[in-house]
Amino acid sequence: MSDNLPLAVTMGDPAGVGPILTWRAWHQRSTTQRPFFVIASSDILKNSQELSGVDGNIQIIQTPADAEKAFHTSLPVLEIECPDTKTGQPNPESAAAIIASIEKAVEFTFENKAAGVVTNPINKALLYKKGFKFPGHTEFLAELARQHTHMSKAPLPIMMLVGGGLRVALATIHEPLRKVPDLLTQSLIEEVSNIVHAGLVRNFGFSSPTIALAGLNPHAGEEGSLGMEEIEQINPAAAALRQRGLQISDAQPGDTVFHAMLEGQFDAVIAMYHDQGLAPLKSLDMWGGVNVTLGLPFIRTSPDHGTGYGVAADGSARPDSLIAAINLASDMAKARANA
Ligand SMILES: NC(=O)c1ccc[n+]([C@@H]2O[C@H](COP(=O)([O-])OP(=O)(O)OC[C@H]3O[C@@H](n4cnc5c(N)ncnc54)[C@H](O)[C@@H]3O)[C@@H](O)[C@H]2O)c1
Ligand SMILES: N[C@H](C(=O)O)[C@H](O)COP(=O)(O)O
Repeated sequence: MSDNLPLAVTMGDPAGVGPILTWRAWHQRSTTQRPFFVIASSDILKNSQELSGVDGNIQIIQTPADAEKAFHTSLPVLEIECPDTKTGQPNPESAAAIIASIEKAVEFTFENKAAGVVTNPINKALLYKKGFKFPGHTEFLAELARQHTHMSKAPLPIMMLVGGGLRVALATIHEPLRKVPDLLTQSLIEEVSNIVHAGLVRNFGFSSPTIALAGLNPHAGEEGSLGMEEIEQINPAAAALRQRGLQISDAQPGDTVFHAMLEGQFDAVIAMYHDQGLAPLKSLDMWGGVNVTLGLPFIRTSPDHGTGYGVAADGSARPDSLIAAINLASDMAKARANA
């Protein structure tokens, strides 16, 4: 359906790595790749161009349909206004533009003008100062999906990171560790698993993916002596899901389940909390990892690193993860079109 459309790349925090990485990702474009355009202030992009070391022009476009023609000779920019912001020096006044860029990108997917959204990193704490109420992109994008679909409730967005041979989804995302055990109900685990299963089929071309549930406690609870969540919530969820035809394991010890996936035993792991899943993945592949949001009506990917102000300011930021995010979003659009 959306296979010929360009990807919408958001500005992210203009003081962070986003503008430089966007230049570098464009510089490394191939003639066969799906075009992208960036929704950003052209002044910010011009100001970061020297640091990026990329020679080239910006072309201001009025609509995503203009991106394809522009992309091979110039960086296509859909202009939004943003106050002057120096690389490496976060400016809370840029919050409105950061948010507007995300909103516009999502709007284009609903108008069927963009194949998906690729987000540059944001600094959550900076946005909170200006009243942003969402823990991160993931939850904000779910709310935007709700608004566009006129649903009473936002869809449950699932964070999945892809890289280093792993696909790791999270049962809970931006939650304080103290709250996690209470959030891990059987119904949540079933809902998350269903979304991960559907996401793997729809976007990654699996017909019947094999999913591992990580345990919450050491040794997956050691038969209840180190915690009861595996016996009371995780394994009953797995049993119910298997009854409905999913290939999903009981709780696996969190210290070895990622290795088991690397050995080919699973197509994805569902981790119970943020750092259980993200620490192994970022350790294996900080520069090539991609953050994907499953459960939304549109495609969204992102680099797996943050705003990296230091490496933005000294120009050493690596574009690998943004390039991987652009390529993965394009592959996902292709898989959806072929489905
Ligand atoms: N997708 C996102 O929007 C996203 C993801 C993660 C963190 N964040 C935000 O980023 C901010 C900073 O978080 P952090 O310091 O924990 O993580 P970070 O990823 O920005 O930095 C971690 C380390 O990686 C380095 N680094 C980051 N990007 C790099 C790149 N492209 N090339 C080379 N080195 C790079 C940094 O210099 C630092 O040493 C926080 O406000 C956080 O909320 C946003
Ligand atoms: N949890 C992500 C990470 O640590 O990489 C990051 O904060 C991005 O979250 P959003 O995509 O929701 O902004």
